[in-house]
Amino acid sequence: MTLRLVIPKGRIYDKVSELLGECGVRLAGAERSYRPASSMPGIEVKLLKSQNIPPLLALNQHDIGFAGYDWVLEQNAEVTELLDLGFDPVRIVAAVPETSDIDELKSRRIIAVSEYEQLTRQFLQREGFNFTFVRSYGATEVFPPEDADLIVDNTATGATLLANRLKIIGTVLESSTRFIANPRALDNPQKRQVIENLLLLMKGVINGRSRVLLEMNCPEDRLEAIVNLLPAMRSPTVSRLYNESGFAVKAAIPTKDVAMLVPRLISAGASDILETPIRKVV
Ligand SMILES: Nc1ncnc2c1ncn2[C@@H]1O[C@H](COP(=O)(O)OP(=O)(O)OP(=O)(O)O)[C@@H](O)[C@H]1O
Ligand SMILES: O=P(O)(O)OC[C@H]1O[C@H](OP(=O)(O)OP(=O)(O)O)[C@H](O)[C@@H]1O
Repeated sequence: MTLRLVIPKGRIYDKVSELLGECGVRLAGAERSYRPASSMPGIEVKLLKSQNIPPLLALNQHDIGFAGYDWVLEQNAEVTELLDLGFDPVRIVAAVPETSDIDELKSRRIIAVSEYEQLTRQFLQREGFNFTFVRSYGATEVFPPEDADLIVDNTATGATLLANRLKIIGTVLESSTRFIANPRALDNPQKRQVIENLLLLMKGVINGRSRVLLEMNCPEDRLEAIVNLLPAMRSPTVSRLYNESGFAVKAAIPTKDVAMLVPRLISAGASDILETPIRKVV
């Protein structure tokens, strides 16, 4: 049994390849062949553009893959989403020149430019625009004002829209990288088993990345107060210190809470606080 895996080339590749590496599937030599060798026997890897991945999975050409949610929806392909990795978050927005007036745009036939034809058509029809659609192939923001009245494109920091003097008039969709499967691969018990194992490990790594392990010591009379402060996944681990009256407390904490929590733990009587990264939470 060979599991056929497709990964987008471009910006998504590095993060996905790092994630797979942490799940034991290390990829090497992708640069120009677009066919990296996989360290895990039975997994064959190929790189394609994000746009082509959902349709090729639906055609049973590949078993599993990764793609931006924007392209999964745009291609309207029959694939099963297994996990939202949360990587590369973007908003797909409709934007017009800073000086444009929406009522004026709605009073005439406009030119709308985008790489996303279906998403744009659906959005503009819903919003009541009369438009002619032109497909772009990158650099969409440079079309207005001469070559477009309105664009639909993705935005992350907003820098490209700003540099081209465009303002957002609506959000079409929020997108991030998804782990997707060909439904026929999931019907094959052998393939399904490997996919489910991979999924479990990926969830473990993603979960682990959002948490750190905090370990600390405290005297017996401060134990209750400290345990009450800890938003642990389950109950924190508490163990008695050797030859001393105090306790050691250990808990997995959301990374975002650490800065706020550490001073409170110290005030509550914690000492010797150690913070360590977590590789996986399974
Ligand atoms: N600035 C960005 N930040 C985060 N994600 C982005 C950004 N631009 C595009 N993406 C996402 O990356 C995926 C692929 O987008 P796109 O087709 O533009 O390829 P790319 O990564 O820019 O590669 P290439 O350089 O080959 O065009 C899409 O799902 C898109 O939402
Ligand atoms: O909001 P920002 O942080 O500025 O990011 C958004 C820009 O990034 C992407 O472009 P990319 O660099 O991939 O070039 P492309 O338009 O040729 O795909 C995207 O198409 C936007 O143009």
